[in-house]
Amino acid sequence: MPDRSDYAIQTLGNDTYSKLKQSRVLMVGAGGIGCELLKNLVLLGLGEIHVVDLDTVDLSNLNRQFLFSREHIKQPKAVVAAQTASKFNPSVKIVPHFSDIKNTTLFPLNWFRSFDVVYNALDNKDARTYVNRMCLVTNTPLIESGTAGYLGQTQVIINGKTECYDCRPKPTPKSFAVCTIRSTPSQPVHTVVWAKNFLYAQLFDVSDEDHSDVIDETTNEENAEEVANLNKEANELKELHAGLLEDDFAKKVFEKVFTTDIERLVSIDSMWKMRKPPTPLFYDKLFEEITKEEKDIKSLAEKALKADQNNWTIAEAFAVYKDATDRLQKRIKDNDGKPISFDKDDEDTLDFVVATAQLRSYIFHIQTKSKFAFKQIAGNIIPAIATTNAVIAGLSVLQSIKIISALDYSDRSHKSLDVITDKVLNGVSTVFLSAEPTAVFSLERTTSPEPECIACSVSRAIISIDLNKTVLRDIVETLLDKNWSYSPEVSMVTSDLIYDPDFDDNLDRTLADLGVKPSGSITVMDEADEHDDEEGSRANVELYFLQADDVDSQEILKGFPKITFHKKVVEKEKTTEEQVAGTKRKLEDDDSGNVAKKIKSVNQKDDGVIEIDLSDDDNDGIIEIEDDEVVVLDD
Ligand SMILES: Nc1ncnc2c1ncn2[C@@H]1O[C@H](COP(=O)(O)OP(=O)(O)OP(=O)(O)O)[C@@H](O)[C@H]1O
Ligand SMILES: [Zn+2]
Repeated sequence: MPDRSDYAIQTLGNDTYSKLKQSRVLMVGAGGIGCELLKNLVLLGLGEIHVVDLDTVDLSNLNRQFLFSREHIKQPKAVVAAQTASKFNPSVKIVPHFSDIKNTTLFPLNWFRSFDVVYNALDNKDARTYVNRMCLVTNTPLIESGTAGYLGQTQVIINGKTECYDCRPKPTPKSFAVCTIRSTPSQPVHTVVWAKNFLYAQLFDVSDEDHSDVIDETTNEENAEEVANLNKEANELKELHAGLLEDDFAKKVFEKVFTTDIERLVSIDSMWKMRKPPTPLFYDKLFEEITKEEKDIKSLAEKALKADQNNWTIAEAFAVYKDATDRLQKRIKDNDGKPISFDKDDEDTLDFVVATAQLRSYIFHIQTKSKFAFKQIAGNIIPAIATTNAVIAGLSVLQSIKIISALDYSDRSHKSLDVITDKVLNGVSTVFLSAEPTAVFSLERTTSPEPECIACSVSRAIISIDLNKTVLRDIVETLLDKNWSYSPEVSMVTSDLIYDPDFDDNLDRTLADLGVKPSGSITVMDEADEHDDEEGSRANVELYFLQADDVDSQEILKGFPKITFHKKVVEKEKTTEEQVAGTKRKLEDDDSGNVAKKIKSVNQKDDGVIEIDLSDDDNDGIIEIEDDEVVVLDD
């Protein structure tokens, strides 16, 4: 009887297939790409697959994350994905982990080191950067992938051989000038940023004080007054927040932000010479109008919420505002005043943000949008396309087969990447998927690490010693000075500075006492210009530590092999072309809210301003790139 592996063996050959069967791989993220990827890996017949995801199944996942169904809502994604996928091929061992990948207690360095390949199926920059670094530290090949709408890409990352996730700068999240948000909103997105990052954050999520990531609060002469005003208004909101549990809370907030603040703005004549002044709204008047028509607020709100594809009238937006505020108030009251963070999938928070953004749109004569459309903006949602995820997951697996077939499985503890030769690398490419009819796929050869990359430019070592017995002096004198011929001119940091030539107080403290945990690291920064026969400063070295009991730590440090020290790169100014190339290449995908856009054309004008024509018409505008920051100027 034919075996299920026959076809795979025929296509891949015995050698590769047997390596796949022995492989131990890690998949981070069990969402849209993750579900597709896990299915592929299981059907391929890999040996052992670890799946990490920190989230639970949400109703909105079910349209594309096909390993989940209705009965799994609220259950850990990693666990359910493992259960469902193991039925496809019971011979594969799947180990789920319901946790954040950044948890170093659950996932220490030697755990990362135990995998042959890691697959990223994540949705945010932070976790991607972390896994990228762990893979560089532990010499583990990483297959990095991402999708946004119809766009997608997959990339093979090999420490020291290819560029890494951080080699090319990612586009800076789009931020908005404070005056646009506070005083002169002109697009629906401006009212949403105000409603979500300013109003909502100040009223219900006081823990979330930092709205600076989207509202650009850098002060200069022109906006100093605006920033001061914004802060003053925020303080007034804080005072209102103190009355959060009182009955007239909704009325007081409304009268401040939609009446008094607007009247104050209108009174600044100079602002409205070229623009139509905003129109304040009045709580009592609206309340009276609605109730006079014999409608109660709650049923009007319910009616509006059912019609989430329609633009609400002022009265409907008012009713939803009142209703959502009541709901949030009640939840906070029931929860001993615990703040509630905004989440696009939390209807109470979403309704408040949509209603207040709608009301502000009416006030500033901006075209209003439906709840559905506002939700996309507030959650920075680009529709996820199941097929894009499937194609990218398929390509990721194809790339990884080439890497696995080159790995040396005779000595898996050694983890040398020397076997990934140029010949192997020539066979893999970074693949881009686009919606262009002429070039659905485009391939790019892997390139060498970028010498200035913050992740690639450092050298690293993993040292197993007894953290409770080794003192900082052992590192400075035995490892750095005697063994690696550093001069005394070094600084060392963990999350704090622990040593520099003028600060030697910690020399006799143990590493454990200095807060270095197993899998933790110390960064060594060279301040000298030369070493023995080397010229120039060495680039930073990250020393990672694993706890080893009963070892002679001194002996280990004395004999620890000399690593390859990179040279410190003197920062060179990037040409605008390089910046544009960096900007153009990567998909934006991070959680701080970017929308992937395709660039139609790039034009540099005489004054250095670069005009980028984006395929998304709503967002056409002038983008100026200065100091690596992308600034979107008004259309
Ligand atoms: N630090 C992390 N550790 C573990 N898993 C993570 C981490 N960050 C993100 N993830 C997981 O990565 C997956 C990414 O999947 P996907 O892009 O499909 O997002 P989603 O949250 O499932 O869907 P959507 O954002 O579209 O509602 C999610 O399941 C998310 O929980
Ligand atoms: Zn890099």
